[in-house]
Amino acid sequence: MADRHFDLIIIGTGSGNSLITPELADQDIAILERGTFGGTCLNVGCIPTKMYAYPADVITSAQHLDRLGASFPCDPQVRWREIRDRIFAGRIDQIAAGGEQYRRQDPHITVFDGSARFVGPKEIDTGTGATITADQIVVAAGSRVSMLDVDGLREAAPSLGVHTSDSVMRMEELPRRLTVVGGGFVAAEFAHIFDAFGVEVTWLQRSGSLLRKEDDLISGRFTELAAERYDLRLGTQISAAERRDGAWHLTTTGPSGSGEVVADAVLVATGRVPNADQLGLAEVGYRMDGPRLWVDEQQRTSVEGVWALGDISSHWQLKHVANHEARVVAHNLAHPEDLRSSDHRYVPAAVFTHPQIASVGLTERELQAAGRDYVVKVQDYGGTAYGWAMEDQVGVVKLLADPETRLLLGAHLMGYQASNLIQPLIQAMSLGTPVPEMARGQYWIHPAIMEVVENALLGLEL
Ligand SMILES: Cc1cc2nc3c(=O)[nH]c(=O)nc-3n(C[C@H](O)[C@H](O)[C@H](O)COP(=O)(O)OP(=O)(O)OC[C@H]3O[C@@H](n4cnc5c(N)ncnc54)[C@H](O)[C@@H]3O)c2cc1C
Ligand SMILES: NC(=O)c1ccc[n+]([C@@H]2O[C@H](COP(=O)([O-])OP(=O)(O)OC[C@H]3O[C@@H](n4cnc5c(N)ncnc54)[C@H](O)[C@@H]3O)[C@@H](O)[C@H]2O)c1
Repeated sequence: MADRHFDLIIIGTGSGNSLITPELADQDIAILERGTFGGTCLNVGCIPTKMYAYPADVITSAQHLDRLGASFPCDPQVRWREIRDRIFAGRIDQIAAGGEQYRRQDPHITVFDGSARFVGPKEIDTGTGATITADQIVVAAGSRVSMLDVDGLREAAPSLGVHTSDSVMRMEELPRRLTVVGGGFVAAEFAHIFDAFGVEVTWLQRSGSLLRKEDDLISGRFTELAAERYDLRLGTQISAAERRDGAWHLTTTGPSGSGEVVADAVLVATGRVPNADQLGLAEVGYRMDGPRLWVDEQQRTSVEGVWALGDISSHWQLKHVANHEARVVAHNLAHPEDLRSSDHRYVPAAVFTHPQIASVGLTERELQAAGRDYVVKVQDYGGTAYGWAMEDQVGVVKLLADPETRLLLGAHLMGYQASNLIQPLIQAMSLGTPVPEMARGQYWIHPAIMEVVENALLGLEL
């Protein structure tokens, strides 16, 4: 017998916290949170990483000034603690605390600060001594960092210099030497940040290229640039790790046999696993989708009245996807007679590394594997007037389109402001605008860098 029944239980205060729209505000609601209010994006994810990436971008841009006939004659002096405290004490921590206080003072809301676990399909042990039930439950419990199967690196140990994205942004001091492990989004953003801040970065990737899920052109060009900038070791894995004389001695196996990397700190960035296992969902009969909680298009789980959203049930692991799904769930909770579906047709992503990378839709590799007909255009930033102003040598836009429908199938960008330049392409795909209409149905400001997108569209032979 449960201790208390609610109208609605929300597990997780990341995207789950935004569910309580005015339509639901009068319900008797329980919020369950085992960590910091606001979840991953606010506290240890998207927002603080971009607040570090911005100064790193400014430093990196200044270092490219030489190409333009100017230079700053001194190295950047990075005041790490000042940056860290501006980001966390000055902004993030205040937002998290304010959000928590706002919920706690609401008479309709009860907050349980424990680690929740299902003990029945709709019965939850809150981890605080109370067991609760509800008419409706939303599981928004996110994901966690996955660690390495190597002694010494199985668990994060920030005081010993073993970091994940959860701790690395709050370090007391910048390490002199940092080894970054993994070749995905997190590794690419932090390698850029720490290298720009003057840390010696060694980057270990077990396969032959970085950002492998990107289109091959982007992944290949980014890997080449990274090999020039970092001590990048491809095809390399850590087989043993030992902390000796205040440093990590990492034994590696790679293309030329075994080696050693010595580092003051290690950042493990080898992916994230959904927290579904820790909630005991499979044990009480929920349908799973591999390690994720299964949901249908309306974000319903296999148990009636139980919904899920974000990283726990989505393979995208992106905040804008979690936010979109939260809006769908908020509507569906209040309007059971008019259920909406999530729109996962054209999910974009951007990597805030240097150069920036952004993509939406299918890669050429995926089109080939599916046997689809397509036309392709690769347009360098350097072929446009603003690209000349920048003396740009790396920026590129690759577009893929369907010759029959004349609709875009994929867009893959690397370069200055790629995360913004991609937006009209996302819009065209989402709204079904054919390429010729998009290219010639509007003005493009001359000579803005956006002309690289216009030229790429015009170059598609449709
Ligand atoms: C370093 C980093 C940078 C990122 N940058 C970007 C970016 O630039 N753009 C982007 O789109 N995405 C980015 N992401 C991904 C993005 O942060 C996530 O996709 C998003 O935050 C997921 O939201 P969520 O609500 O599903 O989960 P979360 O925000 O993780 O919320 C889940 C909450 O549930 C709580 N919880 C978990 N288990 C339990 C339990 N058993 N009991 C009670 N509470 C529990 C957790 O403490 C947490 O607060 C980044 C991620 C990382 C790690
Ligand atoms: N800008 C953004 O949108 C952004 C930024 C950061 C993170 N994220 C999200 O967070 C999630 C996690 O990011 P991530 O970079 O940790 O994961 P990821 O899945 O992008 O990359 C993981 C990397 O680790 C490697 N790897 C996995 N297991 C390994 C092992 N045992 N040994 C060595 N290498 C191993 C993989 O080959 C891959 O290169 C991503 O899915 C991403 O969507 C998004």
